[in-house]
Amino acid sequence: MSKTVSLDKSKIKILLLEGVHQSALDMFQSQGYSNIEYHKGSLPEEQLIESIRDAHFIGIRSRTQLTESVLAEAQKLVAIGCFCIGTNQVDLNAALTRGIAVFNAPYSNTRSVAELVIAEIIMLMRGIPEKNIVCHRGGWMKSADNSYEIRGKKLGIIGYGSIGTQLSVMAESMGMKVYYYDVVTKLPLGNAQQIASLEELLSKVDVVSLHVPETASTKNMFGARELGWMKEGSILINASRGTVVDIEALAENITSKKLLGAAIDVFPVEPRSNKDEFLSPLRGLDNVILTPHIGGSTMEAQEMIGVEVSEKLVRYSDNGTSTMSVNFPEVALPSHPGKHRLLHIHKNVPGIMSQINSVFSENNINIASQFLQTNENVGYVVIDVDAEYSELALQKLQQIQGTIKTRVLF
Ligand SMILES: NC(=O)c1ccc[n+]([C@@H]2O[C@H](COP(=O)([O-])OP(=O)(O)OC[C@H]3O[C@@H](n4cnc5c(N)ncnc54)[C@H](O)[C@@H]3O)[C@@H](O)[C@H]2O)c1
Ligand SMILES: O=C(O)CC[C@@H](O)C(=O)O
Repeated sequence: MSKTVSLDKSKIKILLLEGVHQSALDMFQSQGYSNIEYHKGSLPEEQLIESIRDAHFIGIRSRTQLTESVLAEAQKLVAIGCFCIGTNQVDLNAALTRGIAVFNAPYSNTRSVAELVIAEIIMLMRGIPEKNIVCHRGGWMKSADNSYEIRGKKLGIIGYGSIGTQLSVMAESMGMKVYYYDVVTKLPLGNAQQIASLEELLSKVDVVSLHVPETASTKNMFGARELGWMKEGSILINASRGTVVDIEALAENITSKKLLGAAIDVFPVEPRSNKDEFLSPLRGLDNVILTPHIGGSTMEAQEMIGVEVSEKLVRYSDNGTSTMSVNFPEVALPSHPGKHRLLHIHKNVPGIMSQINSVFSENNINIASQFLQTNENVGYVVIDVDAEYSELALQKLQQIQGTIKTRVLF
């Protein structure tokens, strides 16, 4: 049962993992949040459970898995901040049904990923990874064999969202002809062209770049069959999620020289920290660029993400605004000077709103403002009242069947 007093900020525990940027710490501290537990890496599950038990907010990147069983231990958790774009590492539904809002930074590292992909296309089309290694070993591989300009070449983008479209514009400005495949009909930017079938796209283009999220439909979407559809001598780039590509099948296609090269930033299993060994069948293969999931890791992006996500968490903590949440009913709230704000998260079942409103009519409590938003499963109602009534109202609200979580702000 929640307390009927607004929690003192110094008692609100914020758990930050995976070395989120200093800008996030600065933001929390500037807003009066001093109880911050900070870790540079992700935590093993047992330690994660220990630390999340008394946390009110958690900030993670892509490595920490917030599964149903971990969230079941997080009884005090109010919100999760994913300091990245992807939210596949969080069981969003398990969070929702526990009244935990999830936020991310949907655009802050988009440009960083697109820039890296452009660089990789050029490097791979010139065979630079191999030539670089040869030079470092004292050799000399001066040759134009298998070296091409990107001008006039065909780029196939799979997933024409924020990153895919950014890449499309940049590639076209460098003279590439862009085609894309997406499950949704998308407005083509510039002269790009949507292709209805994945097979047709793959058989047409010189470079394939994947920019889909990790979902049930994208897990293992790129295996031996899809690699087989690609042109001889083409290139594959994956900076989306490691589960999207069958790495063993890719290694075979590189070894057999069917593909000219690949750049892979994300892997089915990634080391938990920089101290752990990276294991992959792609290690040691010619003309393969391997990067440690750093597509979005630039100083600019990480700083922006730190500010963006911490601001969303602070706003939700301080005033209840949930806009831009990825799993939660979105409510934009004004400030509430002189009033106490009651936040009630409940199962979206028939009759619950009338029970909530009865609390106020039956107890003669005037509602200064009321805001409501629901999604299929959960409702989020915010009610501002005079200070002297908030304790009674909150106690009554907590007794309503279907209540998931309550808070009071003042
Ligand atoms: N390597 C990195 O460091 C890094 C950085 C940022 C994002 N990412 C990954 O990139 C992904 C894409 O980011 P975004 O911001 O462009 O996302 P987005 O949601 O804007 O775009 C994703 C696109 O993929 C499409 N899509 C979904 N399922 C598909 C399918 N089965 N086949 C074809 N298209 C499909 C969607 O319709 C959408 O247009 C993120 O979800 C994240 O996992 C990786
Ligand atoms: O910073 C990370 O760990 C993840 C980066 C990227 O994959 C994202 O989803 O934004």
